Amino acid sequence: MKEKNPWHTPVTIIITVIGVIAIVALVTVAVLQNRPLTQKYKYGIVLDAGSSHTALYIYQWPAEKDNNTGRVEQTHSCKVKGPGISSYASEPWKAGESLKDCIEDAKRRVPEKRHDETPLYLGATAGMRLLSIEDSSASNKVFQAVEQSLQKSPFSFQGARLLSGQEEGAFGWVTVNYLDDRLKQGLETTGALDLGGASTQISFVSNNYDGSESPKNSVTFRLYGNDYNLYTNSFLCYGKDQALRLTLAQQTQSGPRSILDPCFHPGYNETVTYSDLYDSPCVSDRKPQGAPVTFTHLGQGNSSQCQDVVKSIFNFTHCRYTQCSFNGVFQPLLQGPFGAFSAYYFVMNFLNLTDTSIPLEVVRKRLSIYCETPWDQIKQRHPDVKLKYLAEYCFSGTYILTLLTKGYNFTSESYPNIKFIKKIKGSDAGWTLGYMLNLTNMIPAEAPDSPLLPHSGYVSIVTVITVLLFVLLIFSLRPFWPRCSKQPQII
Ligand SMILES: O=P(O)(O)OP(=O)(O)OP(=O)(O)OC[C@H]1O[C@@H](n2cnc3c(O)ncnc32)[C@H](O)[C@@H]1O
Repeated sequence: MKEKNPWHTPVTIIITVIGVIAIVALVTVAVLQNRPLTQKYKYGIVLDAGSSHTALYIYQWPAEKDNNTGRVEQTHSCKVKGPGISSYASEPWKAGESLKDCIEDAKRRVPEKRHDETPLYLGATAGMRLLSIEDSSASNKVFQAVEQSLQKSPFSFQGARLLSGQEEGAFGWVTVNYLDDRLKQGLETTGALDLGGASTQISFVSNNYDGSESPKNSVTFRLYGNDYNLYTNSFLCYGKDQALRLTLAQQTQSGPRSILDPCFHPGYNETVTYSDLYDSPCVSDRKPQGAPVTFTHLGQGNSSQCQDVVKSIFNFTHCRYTQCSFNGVFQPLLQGPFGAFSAYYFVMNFLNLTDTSIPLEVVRKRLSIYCETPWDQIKQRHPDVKLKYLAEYCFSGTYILTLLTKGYNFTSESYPNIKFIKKIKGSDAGWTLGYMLNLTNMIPAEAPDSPLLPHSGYVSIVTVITVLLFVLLIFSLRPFWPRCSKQPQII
């Protein structure tokens, strides 16, 4: 004889089955409807045609979010072999040829089915700015050659153009603040310090700058619903390579056969051709008359004299504004944190001086000890470093400290606000990302509406409410529940 379970009645079985099916169906629909789609990416490529070299950057972002919220990140970079495109002025076709290896590399990195929809941009900076000043027809030919070469790529080529110094500065600032997530969240922004080979840029937001004084330094943005009034200035000829020319020109005004350069290590000895040194619009008008063909460039390794000669390339005498940096250029009071990238990073990283909590005086002392080290010892210590870079680190370090403190007015107190950076969250700091974000309208002017809850939160809430409703339903059907009789049923 078996005892009959009161729950095994047809009504309770049907209710339970329907309830379970309803819960499973509801949760399945909630999960499927709102599940993130399998991640597909879109791509963008930017070629940075700098004065010293060209680099290609590949960016990717989630395909379904390209118009506002998707995070853009750098997935790959390729360094073009050889010098910058402006060096091909006499053989422009070689400028186009030089890009081919990196384009082939990009073809392998970007999925083939995305090639034709992937925008490809080339932006040229200070090297081409100088070439266009020197010889605009040669600069046009170089642009034509790179355009012809890039048009043959399978990507959607959007043109090659010369960026103004202002654009270079402003897009560098956008990159740094985008990668730091400061724009979306409306946080205090980070200033951008970019040291290239031929120009240098400073860009920051300052409370005492509204653009009315020196409007040519003002760039306004509305990003994610916030207005920014950015101060930016680009100093052509004050990139690291051209600044070195300026100091050498300063030391060779009388057309000597040799110079004892305090910014090079004792024992350094190189022959320099006058025509090479003065072959740049930054110094060409100062070429000494009647100079010999070459001069001997000898190192002396004297830090304080190096500081003096570097200081002499800045003009601090005239300023028609309330305040200036140098060469009569307006600059508002420095404000907030700064990210210093490109050559700022390469040089300070080599010199082991990226830690800005080290007092400026100590930084200067360490640099002076480095500058006084004989050239032979330096070469022995760094057998793998490119000789040109190695020979110039003493000059470059001194130039960076002079530019920051004498040029831009950083003090012992504000120097720790600078962070020497190469990458932020895997993407290189530089103007290229900001340029692409702007051209693809990827930073909206207004803050996008975001869903109240993340997907996982939504699914959890739907599940909990469904289970509660089911329990409620079961209880509301209480009158129909089978009653247990005191006497066990006998079957
Ligand atoms: O912005 P412009 O002025 O056109 O110049 P660029 O684009 O060529 O400038 P980069 O930021 O690529 O490089 C800045 C400078 O740093 C130099 N440089 C690159 N790598 C370096 C390294 O490892 N050590 C020292 N200097 C380096 C390079 O030769 C340039 O003079």
